Amino acid sequence: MRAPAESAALVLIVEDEFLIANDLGDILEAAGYQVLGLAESGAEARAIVAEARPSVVLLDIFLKGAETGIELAHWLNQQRIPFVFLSANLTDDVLAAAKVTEPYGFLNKPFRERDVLAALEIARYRHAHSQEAKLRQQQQTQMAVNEAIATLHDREQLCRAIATQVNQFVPINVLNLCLSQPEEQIFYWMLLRRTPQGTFERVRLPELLGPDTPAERLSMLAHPTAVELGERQGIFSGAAFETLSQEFSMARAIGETFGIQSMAFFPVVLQQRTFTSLQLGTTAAAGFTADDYAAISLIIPQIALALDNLLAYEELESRRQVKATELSVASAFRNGRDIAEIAPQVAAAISELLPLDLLSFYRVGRVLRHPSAMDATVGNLGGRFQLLPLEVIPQPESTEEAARLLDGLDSWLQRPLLNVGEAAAQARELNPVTRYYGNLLQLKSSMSVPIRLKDQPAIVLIVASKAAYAYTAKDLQLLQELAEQLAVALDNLLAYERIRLLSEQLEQEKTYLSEELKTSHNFEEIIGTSPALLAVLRGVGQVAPTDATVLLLGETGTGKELIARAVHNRSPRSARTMVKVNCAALPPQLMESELFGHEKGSYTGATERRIGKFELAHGSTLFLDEIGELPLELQAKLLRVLQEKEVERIGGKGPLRVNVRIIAATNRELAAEVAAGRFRADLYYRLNVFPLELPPLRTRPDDLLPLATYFLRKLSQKLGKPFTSIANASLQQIQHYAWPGNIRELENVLERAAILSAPPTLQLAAPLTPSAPARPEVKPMQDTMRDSILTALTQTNYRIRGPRGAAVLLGVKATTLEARMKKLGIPSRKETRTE
Ligand SMILES: Nc1ncnc2c1ncn2[C@@H]1O[C@H](COP(=O)(O)OP(=O)(O)OP(=O)(O)O)[C@@H](O)[C@H]1O
Repeated sequence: MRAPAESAALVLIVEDEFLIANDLGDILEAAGYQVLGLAESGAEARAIVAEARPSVVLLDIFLKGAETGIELAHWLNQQRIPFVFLSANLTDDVLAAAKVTEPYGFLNKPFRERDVLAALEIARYRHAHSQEAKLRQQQQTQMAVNEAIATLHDREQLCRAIATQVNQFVPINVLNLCLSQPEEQIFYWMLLRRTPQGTFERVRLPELLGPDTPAERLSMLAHPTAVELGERQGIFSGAAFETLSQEFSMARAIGETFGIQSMAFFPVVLQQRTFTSLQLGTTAAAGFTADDYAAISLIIPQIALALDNLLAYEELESRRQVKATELSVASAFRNGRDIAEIAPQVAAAISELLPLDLLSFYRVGRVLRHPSAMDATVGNLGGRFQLLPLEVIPQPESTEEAARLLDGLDSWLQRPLLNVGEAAAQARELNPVTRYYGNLLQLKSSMSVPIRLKDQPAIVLIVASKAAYAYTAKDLQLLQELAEQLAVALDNLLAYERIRLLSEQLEQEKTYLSEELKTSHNFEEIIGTSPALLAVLRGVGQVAPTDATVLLLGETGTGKELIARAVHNRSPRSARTMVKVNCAALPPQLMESELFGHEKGSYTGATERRIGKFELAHGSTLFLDEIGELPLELQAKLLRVLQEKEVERIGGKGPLRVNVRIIAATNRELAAEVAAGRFRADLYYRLNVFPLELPPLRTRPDDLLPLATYFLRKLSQKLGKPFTSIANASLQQIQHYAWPGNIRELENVLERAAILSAPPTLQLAAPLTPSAPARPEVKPMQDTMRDSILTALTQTNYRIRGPRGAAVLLGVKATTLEARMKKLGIPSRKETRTE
């Protein structure tokens, strides 16, 4: 009879009588069996089994040595290896003990070849059959487990169901499921413990470790290595559990907190690349057995399936959430007008998806005075996302610090950045902005994504969280996708902002122009025919059509502004209004903003964006009056603008090109100012391209009468008083006065007189005295004398002689005074008004 097995069945013979063993060996080999070995003792048998697993064992019940055949039979049973007892003269006791071991047959010595082979056949058949039954039972169990856990889509719920199922096979006290996806930097664990009621409840880190655990240990626990997670397997009891606890802090914590004595680790292989480990713990002193392990191993594939389903569901769910977030972000953009307005809504939408304590949009190329000048930084204040006020983000202490902060921003433009754990610490080290905000708001993780507009990195979107491992590589990818979606909306927004800026500019221009129209006469009328004035007017005619810078010099009131307007009105720029700035009118910082403009928030008090006069004068003429009064620091800035033909608003995001023609005026001796170091020589030379010197009125007496007549006509109209002439004496005074305030003084004197006089003859109310001499001036002796005599005569009511006469006041004899008056043509009596 030959062995029916296709593959040679391996038989182990355990028999201490060599001759019998040998005989049996011969019989088996002749029948086609392969004899795995002849063992004389239990120990030998175990050693052979450890090398190769026999299909069946022929086992002598009465083994000599430490271990009996029955003892070895128990062990074989545990190993699920079928065996047939070899026996002779069995007592009832031995038979009963042998039966307990569930042998697959008995062979009585001495045996016949036929009986041996038949017993082996039967044993092998029965074993195969019982395996099948077992398999069927296993399949049923697996299906039941599958049903219980496969469709659960909540991590905690699923883990609880797994624990309940496992607990049915093998009682457990804790279950810990760790799952890590190293590529996506995802890691989580879920620890459950059995309650006295037999249910399972979640244990969180603080409960596991106590509140005083150092952060370092927490992070170690939160991030176990791959070995701890996926590669460790088997039962850890006694000394092995001790060793495990030393190497794996989670096991130690579980042991300490819950009195766990033994743990069993099962690697779980999922479809995605993960390190997943199911870890069970028991408080039973005996610990888990090999049978326990085998039983639970059976349902590990079902657990894997359920976890695969869970991950797929989570993936789907997160995609759905991403879509929802994209929609809310898009709607924020549809309704908002600028980034600052939109940012809080964007933050709220993203916080549905990711942990978020700060969100910031940083616009590239902005010149930042301090980091809060980012376009929009939003924080979670009292549960609501709001723009962070300046108190929350104080300014850096020095401009150097601000500059260093700016340096850090550039790294954000290069590529998306994920800063968690080690990387976050490094980022704080390297990037001052991350450090600054990190310290300020206790942020521990951040991500940043550059957004490209028209193929250029234009805006950086930054999110940050106070949690240590808040973001994963997957989250970064998600933020990137979101950022790509934002690009178009941001582009539109910026275009909208540009348009708003332009219309703001137009609005300001309109306001300025209408004020200009109200305050000044646009069409100048220049009176006078004196050669000095005519020379100036010739110059005006020559320079006006060009774009050359004109420098108007002359005492106050000589008509510099009038001439500036004349230049502008005769220039190709005349269609636009000339813009005027009085450089002496404001303190330096306000003057800087007046000239160059400022952005909202660029300095304390800059509550609105303001367009500077340079920008306003784009395409026209800028008249810089009183240029000699401009503070030195602003002179440097002005020079730069004149050279570069570009201005930059205070706190602005970059220079703006301007096309402006400059006319500057001053009543100071600019050359002397340069020599005294009060005016920059380089600026002086840049302005002094085409100088025009306005002559003082006293050097052109010929113009006095025409001017007086011109003003009389204007005043008549203005006051509604029909003056036709000026009293002779008044005329004389006008002609003999030095007019330190020049034409403006003449105009003012006549206006005062016109108010006081009754038409048609205008009468000067009082003798002319210099109201505010522009500068110490040298007058001809004759003039000084005439002025003194007229003043003394006015004060004494034209009394010449006597103690209260003018001669005493002047310190001369009465006769001398009379002779002088005659010579100078001063009348000896006060003119009376002729009506
Ligand atoms: N030739 C002129 N004909 C008519 N009016 C004149 C003439 N020159 C000056 N005026 C008038 O005199 C007044 C003072 O002139 P303007 O303001 O141009 O002087 P200014 O040199 O710019 O003075 P300041 O240096 O004080 O600014 C103005 O009302 C101006 O219209």
